[in-house]
Amino acid sequence: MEKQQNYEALQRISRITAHLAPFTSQMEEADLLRGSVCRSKGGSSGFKVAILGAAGGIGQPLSLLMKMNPLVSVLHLYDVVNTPGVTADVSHMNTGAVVRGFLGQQQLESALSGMDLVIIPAGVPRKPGMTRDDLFNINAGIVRTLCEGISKSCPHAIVNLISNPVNSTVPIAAEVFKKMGMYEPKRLLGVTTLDVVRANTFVAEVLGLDPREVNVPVVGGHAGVTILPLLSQVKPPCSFTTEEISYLTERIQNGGTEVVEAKAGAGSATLSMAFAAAKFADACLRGLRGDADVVECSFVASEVTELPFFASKVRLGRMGIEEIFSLGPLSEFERSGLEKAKKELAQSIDKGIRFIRK
Ligand SMILES: NC(=O)C1=CN([C@@H]2O[C@H](COP(=O)(O)OP(=O)(O)OC[C@H]3O[C@@H](n4cnc5c(N)ncnc54)[C@H](O)[C@@H]3O)[C@@H](O)[C@H]2O)C=CC1
Ligand SMILES: O=C([O-])CC(=O)C(=O)O
Repeated sequence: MEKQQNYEALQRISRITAHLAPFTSQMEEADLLRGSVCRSKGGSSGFKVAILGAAGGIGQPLSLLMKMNPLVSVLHLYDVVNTPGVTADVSHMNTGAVVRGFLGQQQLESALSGMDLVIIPAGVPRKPGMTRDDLFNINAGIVRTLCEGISKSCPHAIVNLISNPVNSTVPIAAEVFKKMGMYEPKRLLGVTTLDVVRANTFVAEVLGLDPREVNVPVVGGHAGVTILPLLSQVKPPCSFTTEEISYLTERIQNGGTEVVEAKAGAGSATLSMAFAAAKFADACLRGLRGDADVVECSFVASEVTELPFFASKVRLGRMGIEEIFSLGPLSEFERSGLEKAKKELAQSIDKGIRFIRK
């Protein structure tokens, strides 16, 4: 009896798909087939998250990690290449989130529609000898297009911007949103978590501690001297020799370059970055859910210094950023680092703003 019913159902499906085959792509046909036999659509509660650049070096492991996040009910994977494969692969994981793939700019609107959180790792990475600013010419245009899409399809979503140079791409995103009349500064966050992740790891190595128990605030921006670890504010409280401070500061500031050189032309940090981005996205989702005391460092619109954007500790909540913490007492070494950081940051921020206003 059951066999007969299954056979009839398959006959019905093949009649439908045979009729539609000339008009649908292979991917749409497979979706239709699955839709006909699946009773549960899943994804009834939780947050909707889109990853733009999901097929890339960061995008793929980040897709995997977000599929594992129990706060995510719907996961949209968008890229200009290879999303059918990544989506098929990730969608087989038996975790709660429903995964859908979107390919090419004509599908950007559908990818973004109704999203609560949009994570952007789209863009080219560095090769040895390049600075992050050398990526500006290509990545600025990519970020502009994606942010225009966000303004149209999910203007109230939280945006986590990973694409480099972060010190310029966040101001670019802000200018695009302003131009579209949709700027919500509390919802635009540049992802600098990898600097904190690295700082925690390197400091733990020096102190002989478990890196999960160390917390180093890293402020300023996300390139070279703009990355300013506040070693005087490490938790648990500790002290360093002058030699340790200069070793740690330099290693944290050059962490990205260390990976770029080790990869020798095959890109920049992807796995540690996906880990950091997933950690930051999870904090944003816990904030949206209303959890208390969710605090992370991020590059945001700010009045902490005279610059319009600055990375510092922020409290995340239902509206995005709920509080931006002041820098607190700095050591002499950190005060001088802050002056260098601000000089470079001012130029990178201005470059981003001018790219849209020109
Ligand atoms: N904020 C941070 O701490 C970090 C930032 N990054 C930056 O993240 C970016 C991505 O790095 P990877 O994943 O290693 O590069 P990748 O080249 O492996 O991947 C980038 C992906 O973006 C896609 N893409 C290109 N144009 C697009 C568009 N218009 N719309 C949607 N997707 C598009 C590509 O097809 C590719 O799949 C780079 O700019 C890199 O510098 C990397 C590490 C750390
Ligand atoms: O260094 C790069 O180009 C990628 C990056 O931002 C990082 O690893 O911190």
